[in-house]
Amino acid sequence: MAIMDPKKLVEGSAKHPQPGKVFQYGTAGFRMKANLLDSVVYRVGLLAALRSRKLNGQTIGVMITASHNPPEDNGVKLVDPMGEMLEASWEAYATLLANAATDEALLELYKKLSSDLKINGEAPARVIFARDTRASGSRLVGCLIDALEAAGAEHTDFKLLTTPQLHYLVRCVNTKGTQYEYGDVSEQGYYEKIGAAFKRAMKHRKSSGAVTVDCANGVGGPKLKELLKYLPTKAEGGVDIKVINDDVVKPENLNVQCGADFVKTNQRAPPSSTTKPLERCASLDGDADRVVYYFTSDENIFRLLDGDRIATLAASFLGDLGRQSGLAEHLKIGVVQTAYANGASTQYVESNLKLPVICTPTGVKHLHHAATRFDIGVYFEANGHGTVLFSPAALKAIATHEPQSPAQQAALETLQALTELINQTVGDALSDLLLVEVILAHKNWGMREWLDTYVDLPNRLVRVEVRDRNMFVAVDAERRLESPPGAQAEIDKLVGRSFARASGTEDAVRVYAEAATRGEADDLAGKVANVVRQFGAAA
Ligand SMILES: CC(=O)N[C@H]1[C@@H](OP(=O)(O)O)O[C@H](CO)[C@@H](O)[C@@H]1O
Ligand SMILES: [Mg+2]
Repeated sequence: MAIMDPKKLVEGSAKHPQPGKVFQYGTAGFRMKANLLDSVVYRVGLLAALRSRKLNGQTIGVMITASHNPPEDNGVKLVDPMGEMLEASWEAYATLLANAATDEALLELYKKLSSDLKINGEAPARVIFARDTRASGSRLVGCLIDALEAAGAEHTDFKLLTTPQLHYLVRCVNTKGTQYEYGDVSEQGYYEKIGAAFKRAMKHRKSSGAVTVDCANGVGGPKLKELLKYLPTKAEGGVDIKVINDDVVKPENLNVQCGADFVKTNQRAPPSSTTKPLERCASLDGDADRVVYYFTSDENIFRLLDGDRIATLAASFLGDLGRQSGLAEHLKIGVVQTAYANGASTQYVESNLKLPVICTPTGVKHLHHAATRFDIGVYFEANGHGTVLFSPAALKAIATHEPQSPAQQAALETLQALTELINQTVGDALSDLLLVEVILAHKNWGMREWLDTYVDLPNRLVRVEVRDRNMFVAVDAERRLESPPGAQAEIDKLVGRSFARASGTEDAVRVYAEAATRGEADDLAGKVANVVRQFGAAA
């Protein structure tokens, strides 16, 4: 078994020197201008090897992507053995390694971490990795491989993948040959699994019309087109999926005037969109872990159906299936949101669907964790990142239940198909897209019916730049400011729901406001932003 080679580690590090910057592993791993990232990726590679050794050779994933960020950015993050985000306590080690000032200091830190964490240096280390379509991706893969070689880690390059595909593969590798086997360890295995599940979920159903999918000119484009080969055709009763913005030959077009983040942030369709009123549209982000839906109404008004809408749609459908299959008692469903979820969606889940809602801090790792508390945990961020988790007990109940009638049988089959269709490791735009399509087909709904389930409260999101965003410390799932002292009392004097929190990904404080009318929401956001400016300016 290979072990770390100190000489190689130092030489490799010298090829990718620390540029004299301070880095931090945040909500989305490390993310920045790609030309600053070489040393960071090298060091993340070392950490991946350490983490794998710590877990006795379980495979760790490394994804090189900057998601919805501009084409010149890139990023890197680690995936834990079951396909989850890196365990929080290890984020700090990633930060330490990234900031080691010299090649020798890096070697010393590697050794220190290895001994502090009681890592067996002779244990096997296994890492798999992939990247999105950014021009800088292949260079950064080179930095990663240098680190894995120096650390003596076995490694496999899965080339271009969506982020959720890599998460899927990590779980597949680590569950192979166990009773929890998640799927075949190949990109094709991913398509086969999802394709078969989709077919099963659509049995006896007809899709409700075409959907045009904007792929942000990112990796989701080619991967969705590949997935289509495994889905029933339109003639076979499948969904008519039109793929647009799938140009990955020119990576400079990535996320430019298109994609889920553009649509959500600007509350408008990509300018290139040519769809007609009421036509169903969806946008993925650059690494295909987010999806939002939208359409223009008869009155030519843009209507967004974001993560909150996907969550409410999924929760409502799963609730129906639980009742229809006779499993309701074994399938306690819950919804997990952040404070950015529209208040009307929360109200709809609690009052109409009569399901519990948990609010967590921003960042999918928090939502994911909270969702595991339910038999079926539906979690989505408003921006379209989310999934549905089935607990082991729920999976067992769904797999073994004896249906008492043909109606129960049909609902059970659909539930079984959904457990396979929905990516259990992380929010997955391709899987979520098909989930929405299945639900709309079952409910025989178009966009209008989906939208009409409830009316969103007018809201406003504002970004405020302050001297030091770390002054703003939020508590209670980020709904209240604990610091600076006195700021929350000022916000409490205003009418409507509003909160301010420091962004985890940008150097700014975000203010969210929601009120009965558009004007009141704008007014509230403006006033809270002023409170933030006032307290943020203080020494
Ligand atoms: C309001 C908002 O959309 N915040 C985003 C954004 O976090 P901030 O901490 O707000 O910058 O990026 C995160 C990572 O992609 C994502 O999880 C989150 O939803
Ligand atoms: Mg993304």
